[in-house]
Amino acid sequence: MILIKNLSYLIDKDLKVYENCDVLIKKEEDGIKKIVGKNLIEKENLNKSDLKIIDGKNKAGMPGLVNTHTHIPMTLLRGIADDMRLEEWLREKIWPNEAKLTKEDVYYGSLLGCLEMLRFGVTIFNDMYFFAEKVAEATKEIGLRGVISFPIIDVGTPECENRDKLIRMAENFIKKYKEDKLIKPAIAPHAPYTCSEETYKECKEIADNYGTLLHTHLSETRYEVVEMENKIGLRPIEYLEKIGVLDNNVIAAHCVWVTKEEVRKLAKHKVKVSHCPISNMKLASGGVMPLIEMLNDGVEITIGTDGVASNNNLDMLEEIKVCSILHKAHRWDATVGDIDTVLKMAFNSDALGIENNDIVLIDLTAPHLRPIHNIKSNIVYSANGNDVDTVIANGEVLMENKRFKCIDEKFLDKLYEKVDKIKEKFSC
Ligand SMILES: CSC[C@H]1O[C@@H](n2cnc3c(O)ncnc32)[C@H](O)[C@@H]1O
Ligand SMILES: [Zn+2]
Repeated sequence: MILIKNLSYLIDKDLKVYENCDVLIKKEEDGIKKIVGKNLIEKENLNKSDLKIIDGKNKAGMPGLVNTHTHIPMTLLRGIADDMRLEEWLREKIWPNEAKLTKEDVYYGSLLGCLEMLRFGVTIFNDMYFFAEKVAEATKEIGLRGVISFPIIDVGTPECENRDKLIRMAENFIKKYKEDKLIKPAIAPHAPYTCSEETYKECKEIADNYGTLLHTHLSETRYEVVEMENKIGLRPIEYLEKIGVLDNNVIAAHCVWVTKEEVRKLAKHKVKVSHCPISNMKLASGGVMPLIEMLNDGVEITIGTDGVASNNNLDMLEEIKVCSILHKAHRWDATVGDIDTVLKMAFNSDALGIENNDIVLIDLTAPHLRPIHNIKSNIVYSANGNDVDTVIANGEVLMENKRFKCIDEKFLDKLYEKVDKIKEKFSC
């Protein structure tokens, strides 16, 4: 059992704030149980020798951050191609370099990405990348929870060039991880411009049969939308609706270039949207995801960093601040993207079908986090990922006082050496 004693502030999933409390975390057969209260040792009659006690003084606790769209192994490509728009970035830089990736590379890139997320308080994520088994392996080693999607592209991936075979591999991947405690397998047709109607329909059938999510990129750039309108007379969301893919098991990343009519379609089919503001701005996807319209129509919106090659980190605290101020600037309205709205989006793991029972502690002993008029304000507008001090995920202490507990820290130097070696094969 873990006891956080004298926690200065606790923000719960419903964004209620408690002050000066203890939090008891128990890992039981049927899940994680949490008790919040004062003097829990006495009240719960706890034996100190059964407890891992964490000092909560000058710390703020909150649920684990949830990154709902990323490509974790792209840590390997950090800084390889900046200041380019999506189409050239993908075709000229990213895909040629990704073609050189081996499954071993993906494993090390995933370890690096999982440690980066853990360092920044992300405990649950939704990923799409080649060699998904390696992403899953690294995730389990670090102890995070993730929806790991097996990706499909019609022309093949570095893992396999044959689309039919990829679809069979995706099904086997789902079967392998279906009962896993930390990994939820899923399927990911990459985007409407890389996957045919047949591919989307087959992926949807697999997602329905196995009860998994279908993760895809959607309406990210104006170019994507215009190209599709020119080719088939439909916009990407209209097209996916027409072929029967839009549904409540779909998680769609980006959804930037979306009309009001399309927002209604997303709401009608209960599609979950992963909003990636930094990636969209950096790749100059143009436009801004219509947050207000989506919220007004009841679309479930979450937040993602996208991959490190377009962000260029996995810092979800940075992402929520940017999300908030982007929408204020865009709408000339300071009330948009308010603190509670962005925090709810960042803690939302329900969209992934995972319960967020994790706790992240922020160290409040830093000049930029004092004084504290409103703890939620300090977290959204003043803090960043480096302020994360301790992470308790799935009932385990994975990081304490900024030190990783899930690995022998001596391994970090080896990991950095490994990724420096992998880096040599890429060309800028
Ligand atoms: C099929 S594995 C994932 C695939 O997606 C590429 N990717 C990364 N970021 C984006 C983005 O913003 N839009 C579209 N595709 C993206 C990644 O490099 C992999 O090739
Ligand atoms: Zn992406």
